[in-house]
Amino acid sequence: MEKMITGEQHKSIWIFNDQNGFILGRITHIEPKAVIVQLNNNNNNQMFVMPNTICQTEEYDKYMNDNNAPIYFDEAALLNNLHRLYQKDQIYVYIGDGLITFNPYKQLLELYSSKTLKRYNENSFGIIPPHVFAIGDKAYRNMCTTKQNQSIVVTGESGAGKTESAKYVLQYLSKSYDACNASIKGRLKNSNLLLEAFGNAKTIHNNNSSRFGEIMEVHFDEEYTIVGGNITYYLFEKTRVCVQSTDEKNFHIFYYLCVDASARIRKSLQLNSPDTYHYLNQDCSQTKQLTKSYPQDTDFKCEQLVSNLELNDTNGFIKYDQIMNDIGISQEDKLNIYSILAGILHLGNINFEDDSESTQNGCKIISTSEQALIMTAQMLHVGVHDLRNVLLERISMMENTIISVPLTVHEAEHVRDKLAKTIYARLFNQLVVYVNTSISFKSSTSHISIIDTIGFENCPINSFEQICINYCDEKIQQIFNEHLVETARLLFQEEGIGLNKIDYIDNQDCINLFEDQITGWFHLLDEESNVTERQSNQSTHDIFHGNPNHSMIPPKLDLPAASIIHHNEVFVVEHYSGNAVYSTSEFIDKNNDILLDSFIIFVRKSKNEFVKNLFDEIFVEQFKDKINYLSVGTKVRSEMTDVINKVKRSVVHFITCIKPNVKMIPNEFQKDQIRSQLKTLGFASILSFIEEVQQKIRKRECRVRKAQIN
Ligand SMILES: Nc1ncnc2c1ncn2[C@@H]1O[C@H](COP(=O)(O)OP(=O)(O)OP(=O)(O)O)[C@@H](O)[C@H]1O
Repeated sequence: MEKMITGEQHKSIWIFNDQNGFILGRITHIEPKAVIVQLNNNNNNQMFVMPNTICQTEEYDKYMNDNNAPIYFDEAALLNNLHRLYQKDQIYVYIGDGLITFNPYKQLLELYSSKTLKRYNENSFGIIPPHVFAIGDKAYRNMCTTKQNQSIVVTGESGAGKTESAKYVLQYLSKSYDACNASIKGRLKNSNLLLEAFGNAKTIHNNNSSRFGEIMEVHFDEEYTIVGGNITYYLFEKTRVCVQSTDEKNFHIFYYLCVDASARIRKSLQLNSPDTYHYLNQDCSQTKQLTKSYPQDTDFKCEQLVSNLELNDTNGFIKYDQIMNDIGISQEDKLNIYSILAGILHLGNINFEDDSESTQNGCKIISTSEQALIMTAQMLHVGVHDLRNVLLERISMMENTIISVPLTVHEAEHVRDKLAKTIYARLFNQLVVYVNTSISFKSSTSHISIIDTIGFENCPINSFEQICINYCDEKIQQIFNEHLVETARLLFQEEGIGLNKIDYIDNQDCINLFEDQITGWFHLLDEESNVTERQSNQSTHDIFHGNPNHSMIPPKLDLPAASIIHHNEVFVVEHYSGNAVYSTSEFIDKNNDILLDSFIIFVRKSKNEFVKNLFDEIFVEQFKDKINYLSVGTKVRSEMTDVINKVKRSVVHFITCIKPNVKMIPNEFQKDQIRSQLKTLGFASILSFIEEVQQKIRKRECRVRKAQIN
């Protein structure tokens, strides 16, 4: 967009500099092609700048809650405004009709008190300062007046505060509109807490990171009082059960059980310290946690905040045990759940070695793992012999003959981990069933969905899990874009300005790259499931070559020197939020995720009904139906289609969470970190809309004035 320099001399302006972000200065001289600016720094340096690096500012020492209000509204004004608000612990601002939240990294109790909640109850949107409660209130009022379902979509990077925001919306709704049924309020809250214990984990970005996407529906009756809820989830990260990256941990519940369960329970489950389990001690076990417990990518403001954010493994169990009681899980089922968790931990401690007596490169369980084998069998209520067989052999049927093929050490480890992951994922699913039963309702007239999304993930080298997450993120972003266009259209209409072509970052090309019926990545991956990964990777590159939108670019990468990944095993996708490098390693296997028949037979042989029912008939049928079998990629796509359809059928509200670098030296806020998050989240487009509207208004006012003078 063309910059207008209306600045007379001595006017305050922002200039952009790659190193320092936006710096405040004063115009001392305007030349035909450049402007001389004196910087407001200690040395009062002067510099020549090009007009297009200047952002105008008028009242830079004032701040406003509503970002639509400043006279000069550009990136610098926005960032400056956000910075000033943040310094005053004002973590909420509106841009357009959406809410932006900044993680305060500290408890702001008054911000969420009953008094505050009441104020938002009593005032319509926009009358009092921006707040997450106001979004809940807006959705509620909208639902009551339009009788349409509402969706509140919460987006942002990991650790930015999505789950916290979602919880505050839920708190607002349940405290405000649940007068008759106090128990539902408690159950809704407990449902979230319980799923956090089983589905959240410490990552390098967040000590309490949700490892699944969640849609929490809050249902209302014809009087618009809450009657219950329903939770669905997508993309549960089950691989975390077996493998965690450096400085990350397994799901919280494992540590609570090992550290905090009563001595009686731990004895009955034969549990020791987390350090003794392979699935818990890979890099960040309990003992190390005491010194290394805060997110690596965040500089905290002070020591006190570090402790605020620490997750204490030593006071979790009793709380969650009580929540399970409150939700209606019987004592017997609770013990079954603990037994399965212990079984998974013991299973992870089973190790293998080559069997010199095997003629087919088979392996055996090492003698020091025999105890773990016995414990696992005991916890899952299966025979030791059956467990040994399922881990060491692949059984298949061929023309009515049972064939047994011994597994290598690597294959046996793979089977062990797959068994652990599958059982845990089924257990998580069962917990969602419990939770939904506890918040179930007979009938409802409308609902508000709170969608706690999984944000874009970009590691140095990404895997199948990240590509699925990032595909979902693209789909959510597309909804955001569509919403943005609609907002802009209304804004233009309100101002009586003709609608030009709306210029925004359209990510349809990238989505096509995944979804195209013939050349789409999901389809291709399913097609390739019978060929080797190397061939699949080649096909991935073929997509790129045939693809005019260049969303997939060839791998010309500077891979880390120690990387064992070859160039021909990686590809790059240009996401709206940046380029992500993916390694095709294990893509096919992770996409197929076929459960061996022997697994099903094995678990179904358990003498414990709870364990047996984890692999219930519907679930088993899906796996038996080899023809209609859905790959993981196809399931992700269909889950996401459901989410998007739900959102599209409702009125949508956006909450965008930002994670500031809390070092917060002046201007720091305005540097790349926040800029890139805003850009990533699509605000570049909002800014340009608002700027365009304002320019048009200014031009129109000029014309009106001129006409009046004439
Ligand atoms: N409004 C807030 N008030 C106080 N603390 C907050 C707030 N928002 C976020 N935090 C702090 O930041 C942490 C991370 O927030 P949260 O778990 O909501 O992030 P997230 O975006 O959901 O991350 P992920 O995608 O990894 O699940 C919280 O545990 C909390 O300590």
